[in-house]
Amino acid sequence: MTTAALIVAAGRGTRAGGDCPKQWQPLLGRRVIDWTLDAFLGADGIDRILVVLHPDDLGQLAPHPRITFTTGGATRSSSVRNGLEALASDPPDHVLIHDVARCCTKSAYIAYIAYKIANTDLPALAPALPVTDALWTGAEGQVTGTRDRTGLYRAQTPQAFDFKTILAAHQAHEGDAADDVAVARAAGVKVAILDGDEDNLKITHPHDFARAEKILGNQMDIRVGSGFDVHRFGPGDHCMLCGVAVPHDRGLQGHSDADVGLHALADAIYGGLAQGDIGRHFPPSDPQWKGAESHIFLRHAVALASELGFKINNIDVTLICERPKITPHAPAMQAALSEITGIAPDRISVKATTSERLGFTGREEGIAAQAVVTLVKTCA
Ligand SMILES: Nc1ccn([C@@H]2O[C@H](COP(=O)(O)OP(=O)(O)OP(=O)(O)O)[C@@H](O)[C@H]2O)c(=O)n1
Ligand SMILES: C[C@](O)(CO)[C@H](O)COP(=O)(O)O
Repeated sequence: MTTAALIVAAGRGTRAGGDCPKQWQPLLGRRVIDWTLDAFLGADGIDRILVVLHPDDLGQLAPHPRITFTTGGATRSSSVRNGLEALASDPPDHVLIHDVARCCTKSAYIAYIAYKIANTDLPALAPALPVTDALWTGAEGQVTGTRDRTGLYRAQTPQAFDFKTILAAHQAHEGDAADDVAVARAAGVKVAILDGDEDNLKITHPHDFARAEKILGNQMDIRVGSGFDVHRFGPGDHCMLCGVAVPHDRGLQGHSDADVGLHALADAIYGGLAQGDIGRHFPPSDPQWKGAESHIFLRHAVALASELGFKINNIDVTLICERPKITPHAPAMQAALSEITGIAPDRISVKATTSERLGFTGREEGIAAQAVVTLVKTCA
């Protein structure tokens, strides 16, 4: 059994306003579409993802091994149909059709719907919430009547279908439709209702961005980690600092290459993850780490963060010394940290201070470093 996700993202988002269609607008530091895709990438039971894009937007998404793209049409229905026809060259058994604008959908919820469609004889099922508010008709700011809400539902996506059934229904359908349940029903297909999720909102109007931020913000695990390290000076002609060999009339001493900046940073990551410190993962008593290049430790900490589901949001390292002067080397250090961690340079800060000739750093007996990182995990 295979299940594909078809995410329609070819709309222009006219009601949401803004400088670009809503799926490309920022939401908590990422684009709306990135939240939607991450939810599907993290959902069990989804084998592959097809994103339907407007022809003007092709190239806006980086290639991904589990994601393919096709172009949409002038209406939502035509975009879905294009997507279904693109999937038909290697047809899945089931398909979940979803609006990109529903970016708060949780991975666990997607997995639940994928499980339901794969384990039922029904050709279609879709989430919805019963209408709980009173219903009125209105005109020119006045209530003109009331309506019975019994049996009324607010439809959501992802809507799940037997693939061949929904493909045939779309191919037989003329014109637009509110959703794929409407297309399926027009073809005589029975659709079961699943419990919807109040947080599964669709960004439609400008105020929906703030609502989505609130929902996603509550789903996030945000950690701050701090690290501190010191190495003493000894003989040598350079110091390794934040991955860069900085010429100096002395070197730093240590079991490894004594890169005090990388050590503080690795410890900040381990600290944020509550995973001990560098000494726990790379014991100084273990001879294999003698003289080791410290990027090995930092790469390990970064990989551990990723394994535990965290993204490193930003890094701030402070080196504390009188000499060597750090500022001329700070751009190279920022680039080295970016290469080692895979984080964009504009999220990495390397700065330095003296200790006003006070203490061991002031007496030039050694260099100290402190680092702060933020780690973010979306809890789906
Ligand atoms: N021609 C279209 C129109 C809509 N959609 C997608 O269908 C979903 C639901 O549509 P809606 O919320 O109405 O999005 P827009 O059409 O972008 O918004 P608007 O109607 O405000 O322009 C969105 O994910 C949208 O990208 C699409 O793929 N192709
Ligand atoms: C499919 C849908 O999300 C179900 O609620 C909705 O109908 C699509 O949005 P639109 O605003 O009607 O285009």
